[in-house]
Amino acid sequence: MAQYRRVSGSVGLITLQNPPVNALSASVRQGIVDSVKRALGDQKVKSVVICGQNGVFCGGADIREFGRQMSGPPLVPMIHDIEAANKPVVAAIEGSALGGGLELALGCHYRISHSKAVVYHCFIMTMSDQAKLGLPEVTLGLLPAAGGTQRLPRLIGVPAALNLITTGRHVTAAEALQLGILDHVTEHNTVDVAVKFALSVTGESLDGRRISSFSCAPLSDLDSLFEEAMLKVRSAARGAIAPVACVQAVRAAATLPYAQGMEREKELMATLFHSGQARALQYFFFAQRAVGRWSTPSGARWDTSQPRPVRKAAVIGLGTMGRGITVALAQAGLSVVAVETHAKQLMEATKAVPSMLKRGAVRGGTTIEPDSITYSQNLQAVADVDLVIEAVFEDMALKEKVFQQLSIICKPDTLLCTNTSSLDVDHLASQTRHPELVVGMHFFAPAHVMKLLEVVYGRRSSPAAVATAMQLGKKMGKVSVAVGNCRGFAGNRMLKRYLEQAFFLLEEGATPELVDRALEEFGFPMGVFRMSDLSGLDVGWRVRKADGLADTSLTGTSARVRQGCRYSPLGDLLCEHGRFGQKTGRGWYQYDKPGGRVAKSDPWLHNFLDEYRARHGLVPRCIDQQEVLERCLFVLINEGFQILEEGIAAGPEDIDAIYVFGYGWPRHRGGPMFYADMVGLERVVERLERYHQAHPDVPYLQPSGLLRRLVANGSPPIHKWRNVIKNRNSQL
Ligand SMILES: C/C=C(\C)C(=O)SCCNC(=O)CCNC(=O)[C@H](O)C(C)(C)COP(=O)(O)OP(=O)(O)OC[C@H]1O[C@@H](n2cnc3c(N)ncnc32)[C@H](O)[C@@H]1OP(=O)(O)O
Repeated sequence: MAQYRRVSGSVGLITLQNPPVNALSASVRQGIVDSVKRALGDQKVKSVVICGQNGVFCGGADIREFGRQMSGPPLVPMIHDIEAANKPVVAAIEGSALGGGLELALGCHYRISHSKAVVYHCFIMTMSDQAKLGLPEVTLGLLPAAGGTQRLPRLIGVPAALNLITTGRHVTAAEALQLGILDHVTEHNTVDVAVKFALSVTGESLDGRRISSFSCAPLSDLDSLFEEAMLKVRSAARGAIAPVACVQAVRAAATLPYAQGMEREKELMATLFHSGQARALQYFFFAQRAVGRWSTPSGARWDTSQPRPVRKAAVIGLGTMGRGITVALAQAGLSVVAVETHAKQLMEATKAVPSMLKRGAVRGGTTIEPDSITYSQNLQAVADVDLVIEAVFEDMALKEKVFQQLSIICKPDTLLCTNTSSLDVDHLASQTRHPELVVGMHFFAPAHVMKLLEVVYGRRSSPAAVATAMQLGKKMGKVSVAVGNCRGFAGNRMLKRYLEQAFFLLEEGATPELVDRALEEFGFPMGVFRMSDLSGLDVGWRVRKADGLADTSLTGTSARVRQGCRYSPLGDLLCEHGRFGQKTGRGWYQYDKPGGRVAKSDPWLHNFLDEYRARHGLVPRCIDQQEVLERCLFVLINEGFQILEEGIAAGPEDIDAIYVFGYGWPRHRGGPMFYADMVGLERVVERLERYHQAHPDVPYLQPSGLLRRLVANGSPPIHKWRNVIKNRNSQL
């Protein structure tokens, strides 16, 4: 699938044709090989241009082919033959040139791309509508193994190539020009410009145009440069192996002749290609796209539901969450009414929000319309908005009142959303005149930074309301995941089980340090206790108090039992000691001052745990990292299966996206449900059963019905789980 034709008399034009992104599938590669052969064999053709159909050069290798038997011509010799051609070959890059797409362009003798300068503001100019280039293979657990690790450093130097290859970041055409990846950018039709350019270089020597013949620009202290790069990559990678292999491959470019460098690239790729991490990352690539194709048990779907236009939105409550949401809405180009009834809080927000916007603009190289936000102390200011996001204090009585008022003040078709993290969306909907227009939009702190948005549909939410919230989330740059209404929705409901197990492990003899180390070595950016100190122990305490759980006056066996199940009051006790975490300088760890960031082991806490265990007759035992991981993660996974069983999440991809984007689950492990698939469902069942036997007072250690059914069905791979879930639901 590559079209070949002769244009302007002597230019062979090769157009990649594989919608939507012209990925280099076997047939595209065959098409390129055949077309190049034709162009080079045609005496009338003096130069060649390679471009992509529909304004996209090429999104790289076809990722769907990776798990299968490879067929068709391989990329490396194909690109080698292009570079070795005796007629100039020009890459005309529109849209994207990523991965193998950029490697193909690096094999060409010239690269021209599209870039359009747009002046938004008298002082700041931003570039938009321009091509994106990059080598994102590392994000798929791979390295650019079609010569990318060897050609890019030779073209732009080792430091810049290391940065691009180890992060996988995409650069704009403007930056690519600056870096030296591109020879030329144009605001006009890229293919037309490339054809004219190809005509102009006809017959010129290609000696200085073949990147593989370049040497890397010499650097004074190569060893320390690579040592530093390796340290940086290892600390950011959280156990991911591909970034490390990328550094090793670039080192080969800097120290070896091209042919040997290519051998090293191949060798390193061989270790990555079949790794579990590559499988996980490639699964996750498709999973994060699959969540956009949402559905609900009532039959509403992404492709049959029409979102409503949202131009003006309101945020109610300008605490930390409300401010972040206001910033995210403004950054998405909406006009925002920001309401806060407390004068002091409003005053603070009017200062904080613009400075958050300014910082975001500097980071993203964009500008914000300064008057896109209006502030008010009066709820009446939301009368004409299309959508409201309520972000007041997490208190049902207060939220009920806000929804009752909004229902009167707003236009009848205004969508009313709540940012509650666990309260009942159906109940809030029942406070309004149009419950079908109520959904949850559960943002994660900081709301203008975190990628995850849980869109919570209630029993009566209309398909249009869900579609609107999903689309708005996407416009705000979020990964929006549709989930049903239940306590804690998907993410926090699973988290609750994970936290409880961590507390139980402390009771049984573990320390916060041991538990956190196991989780951090697994790949979480922070263990559960360090995370709890960061977010504040008082948050959960308030919820447990409201639920009547946090009663520390209970003694004897009843101190550690609630509703017939095991309960640990450890978090409640710490809060009673005023240990709320970083904000008070004491929590599960100690900090040098309130607000301090560096967690240090705290002898007080260890004594406290010893006394607590003695008081409750708990004999501490040795707990290893494996038990920490199995207890904390398998119970979270089990709850995930329960959530799938109940239809709260439509598929495992939804849960995995929630955990990677909202809870720091390491992406190279694919998400909790993918991890269960990797570990083996039978093993997960066996371990859960074992732990349940040891702890019969923890009922949710029993494997969920769906998990058992999947095992009974021969443990199908994750992409087939939906069939088992569907069969079950169709029997109901
Ligand atoms: C060795 C390895 C080598 C040589 C490689 O090249 S590995 C591949 C490296 N390339 C990438 O990682 C690029 C992946 N794609 C993207 O980043 C984006 O798709 C895009 C920037 C190219 C376009 O973005 P956008 O316009 O938002 O479109 P989507 O991301 O939604 O994609 C549309 C559908 O195309 C599927 N897709 C995209 N890229 C590939 C690919 N390289 N191989 C196979 N399929 C691809 C994507 O999954 C979407 O389909 P659905 O999942 O929605 O069905």
